[in-house]
Amino acid sequence: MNDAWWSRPCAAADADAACAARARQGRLTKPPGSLGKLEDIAVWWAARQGTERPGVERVWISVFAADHGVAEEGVSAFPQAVTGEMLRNFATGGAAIAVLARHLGARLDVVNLGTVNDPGELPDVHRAVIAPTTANFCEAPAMTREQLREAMQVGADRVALALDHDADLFIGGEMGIGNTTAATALSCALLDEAPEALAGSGTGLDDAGIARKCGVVRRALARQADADGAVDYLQRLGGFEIAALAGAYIAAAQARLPVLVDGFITTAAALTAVRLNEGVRDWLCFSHRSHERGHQRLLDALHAQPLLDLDMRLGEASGAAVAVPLLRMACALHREMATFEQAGVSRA
Ligand SMILES: O=C(O)c1ccc[n+]([C@@H]2O[C@H](COP(=O)([O-])O)[C@@H](O)[C@H]2O)c1
Ligand SMILES: Cc1cc2nc[nH]c2cc1C
Repeated sequence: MNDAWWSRPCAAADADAACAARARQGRLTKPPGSLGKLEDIAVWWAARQGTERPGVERVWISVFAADHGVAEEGVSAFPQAVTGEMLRNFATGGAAIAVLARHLGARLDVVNLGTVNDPGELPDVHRAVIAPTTANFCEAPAMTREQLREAMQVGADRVALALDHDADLFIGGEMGIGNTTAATALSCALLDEAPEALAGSGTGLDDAGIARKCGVVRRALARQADADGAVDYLQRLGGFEIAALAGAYIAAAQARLPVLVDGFITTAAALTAVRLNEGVRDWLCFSHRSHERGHQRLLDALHAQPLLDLDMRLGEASGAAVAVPLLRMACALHREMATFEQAGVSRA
């Protein structure tokens, strides 16, 4: 599938803008380097926005929800009905990400890709239902190739909408009972890791539950001997929301829209996106280190240093949303601080 849209080249960051921003950091009224990583954040954004003085004003958050056939293996602490129930909670504004989006003044876009306990039409929830659930990937490929294409296209379409709204930043989130098992299986396949290295507690499994989850992932991996690369792994082991996220990340990188990655599941989607199109990596900023066991290994594989480490493991884009004020502060300092010349302050 080398002629697929997701193989098209990604945009290039602007090296001149990065240079200009780095030089400006050296002129601001502070000892050089004293704002630490906040300086790097501002320079990173300058290169992505192609301007010496970047800003992160209009934030777009798409939360993709979908159910997982593998949930029938008893791999989550919560029942599958929660995925559909949470869609209603997103719509009525009580979910964590709804609260955070309100406080950020961010646009929250919720997408139902297929839930067993389907709440039907809801205000402000976009229906892009592919099927009520993926198949149980211990027994069959999670989805068909056509369903994979559809899910990735949904992600790309949400990025197009974000661009129509002049977004400065795209954040993808997910909701799906059982999706840490899918993300673990996909990551094990992509990284050639054993389930024990990556499987964690998800919504709250105890040690016996994690051991069962490892067994489920091992059974699924045993079926993948004839798989052919990241597209195949995504189709066989992924979920509709994970495929939509991968599609969204690629489309954003192709369109010069920077991405803030959330937690474990979204990072598995990000790794898949980078395997499908390596130029995506340049457009990804990583918000936080999830409490989920496998996250650090995924971050290492992507050479990523997340901004925050708060022991969060909620998903929904919540960790990324919490990091937005930090990005805004870094850019505001960079834009608004006085230079030594302007303030009449002596240099070293
Ligand atoms: O983002 C994370 O790092 C994260 C870590 C653990 C769990 N989650 C969320 O919990 C759900 C999946 O957990 P589980 O146990 O059902 O596989 C799903 O809705 C995710 O958004 C999210
Ligand atoms: C209540 C609940 C909310 C969530 N949000 C993301 N994943 C979730 C899982 C559960 C169980």
